[in-house]
Amino acid sequence: MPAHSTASDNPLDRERSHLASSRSALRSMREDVESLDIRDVTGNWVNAAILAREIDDRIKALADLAHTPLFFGRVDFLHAPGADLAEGGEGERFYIGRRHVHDADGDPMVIDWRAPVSQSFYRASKKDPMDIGLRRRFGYTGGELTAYEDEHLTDPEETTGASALLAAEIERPRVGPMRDIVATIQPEQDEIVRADVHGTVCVQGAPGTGKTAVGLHRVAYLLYAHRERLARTGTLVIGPNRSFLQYIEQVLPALGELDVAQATVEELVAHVPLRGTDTAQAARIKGDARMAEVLRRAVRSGITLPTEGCVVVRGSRRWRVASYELEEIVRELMDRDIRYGAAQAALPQRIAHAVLVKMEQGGEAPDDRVQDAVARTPAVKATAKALWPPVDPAKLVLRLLSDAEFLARCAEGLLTEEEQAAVLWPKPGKGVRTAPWTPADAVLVDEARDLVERTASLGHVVLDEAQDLSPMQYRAVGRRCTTGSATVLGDIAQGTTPWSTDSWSTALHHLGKPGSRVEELTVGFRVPGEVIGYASRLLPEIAPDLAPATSIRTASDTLAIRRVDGSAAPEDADALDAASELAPATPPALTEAVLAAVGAALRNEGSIGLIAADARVPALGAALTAAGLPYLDPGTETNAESRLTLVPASLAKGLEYDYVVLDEPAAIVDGEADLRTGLRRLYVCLTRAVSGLDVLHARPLPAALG
Ligand SMILES: Nc1ncnc2c1ncn2[C@@H]1O[C@H](COP(=O)(O)OP(=O)(O)OP(=O)(O)O)[C@@H](O)[C@H]1O
Repeated sequence: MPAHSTASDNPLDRERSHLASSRSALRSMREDVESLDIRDVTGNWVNAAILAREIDDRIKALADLAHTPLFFGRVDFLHAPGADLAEGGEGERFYIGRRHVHDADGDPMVIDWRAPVSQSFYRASKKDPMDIGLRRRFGYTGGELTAYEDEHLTDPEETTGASALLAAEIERPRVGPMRDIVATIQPEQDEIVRADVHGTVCVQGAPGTGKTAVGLHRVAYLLYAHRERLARTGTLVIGPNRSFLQYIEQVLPALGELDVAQATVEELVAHVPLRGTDTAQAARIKGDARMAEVLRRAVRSGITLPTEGCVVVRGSRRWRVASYELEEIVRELMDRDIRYGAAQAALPQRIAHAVLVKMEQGGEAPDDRVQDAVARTPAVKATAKALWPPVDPAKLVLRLLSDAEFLARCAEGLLTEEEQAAVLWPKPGKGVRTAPWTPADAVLVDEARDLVERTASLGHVVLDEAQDLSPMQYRAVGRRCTTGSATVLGDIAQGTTPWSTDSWSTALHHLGKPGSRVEELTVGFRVPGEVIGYASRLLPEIAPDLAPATSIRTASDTLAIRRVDGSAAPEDADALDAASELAPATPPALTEAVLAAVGAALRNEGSIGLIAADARVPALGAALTAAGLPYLDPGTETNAESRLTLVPASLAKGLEYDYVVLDEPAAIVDGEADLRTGLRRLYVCLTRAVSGLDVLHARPLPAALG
């Protein structure tokens, strides 16, 4: 593309003119697709319908979204890429954007951010300029190109500080769902986004280092680089709960990817209706990897060695497979590494084959059809069923959790008596539909199902907030990507389940991807330096091996910690639940101060999160309503009119707000079963704010924060 193509000397004008011509080229591309006449090329209506849908999708993909910049960057190569940096090679200029746009001659006007040539836009540095003379980033205001920022990577004189456009992008007030970060992916993030599809990558990263953003962009990248393969095998993003998934669900569609499934782990294993809850101890044992062996034994517990032979009558002759021969067949199937159900299906054929051999020895010449017919005879079917009975996974787990004697047999040498007692349901389950299934039980059923029949594997799975999974849950996720790969994202310091992982190598082992590479992201984008510094004081107690995150933003006055005095008379007693009745009562002055802080925060632009211990939420909700401050639940998207969300601490993970008002930290810590988990929960809550955090407390703060 020629470097000088317009009359104006003002670079901004020239860039605007390229934007205008790219837009009109995009329009032409769209019109071309719209005018396609498919009548001649489709032989039948099925083809026509499929093609029409594809064309429809393509038209949608080519829509010019007024508020999404068509390109956000530009790179000027010193030489033509691929010309082996030859002396005199002509440099080329590329505009980088969300999608590919070409002109009438097919020459590129905008390059997709995922194309190989775009990689240098993200990765080039002064140290390694990657043959780039100029990198330009564009700033937009309401769809208008209004600014640009240049870096001359090969100019030793030029010094560049932090990018103002990047800071502005991060601080741009947010309402609505999570945004994409294509324009500002950082080099260490890009390494993960573009990592090879065959490898599993695990990312440990402090709050706000972009793990979720990186995981989602990685899916978009992989779909671009391996479209056919992944369209066939499927991709899945797993998040901790529905409100989190709702928050992130727009990112991939905004990047043009509409076909990525999203689910929670609970939804993946939803084979039985959940009716019960476990104690922490029971859940921990049920989530322990030893349960996999307990279940393997349970599934195979019905296999019986024969005591008598099997007799097949064909015409006037009788054929007998002796009991020792049947035993050989059963033992051989038991030793083979195949699913229980596959072996069950193979057994009648094996018995029939033994009959066939005898027929041949007896002078007959049976063919394959005879073997099938023999396999279907009642005698063979009955023998096979007795030796290798069918297993219904849910019924099997129901029995395991209801029948102490059966559990003892399967768990011998694996679980102690005390552990077995903890695992059993208080009352035996009567039927699959009515049993007191807990979330951890559903994972067991999933494991049992997989022992019977192999779970289908996807091409790629992104597992977010992975630190909270139990070993059995890792296994459930792992079997959904046995033939594919995974991106595992998490933060050990944010683990808040009784079974949360302390080591990524253990987690990867349970996932079935041992030895995968573990990367660490340490630069925080969300949380201002002052705030992350304060929250990091908890790290020695909650994750001593982790280094504190740094922040790319160092603004001051982002953190306020205020003690509220007041009499400890309980407020609205109806709103207090049993747990909080045991805790010190909350002075009304605290609630008043919180309402005032929320009111002040609302005077800023952007979203506001009021985060509080779950037990405090009803009282605070009532107080907000009484004060005429409408609020949303975390699962509901904020908008320009409703910018305030009341967030129970248990749902804060993964979410973020421009301004956070944090109510009574001590109550958040008390809401968890033990101090370390409580402090971890508080760490999550302290790290949700982009522009300002206001902490209000009446009770003493945890020692590290005091
Ligand atoms: N390169 C980037 N450019 C601009 N914004 C970024 C970049 N990386 C991350 N962000 C922003 O920082 C915020 C935090 O990112 P994200 O939620 O992905 O972090 P996280 O590591 O998953 O955090 P948590 O551990 O709290 O779940 C988001 O608003 C995201 O858009």
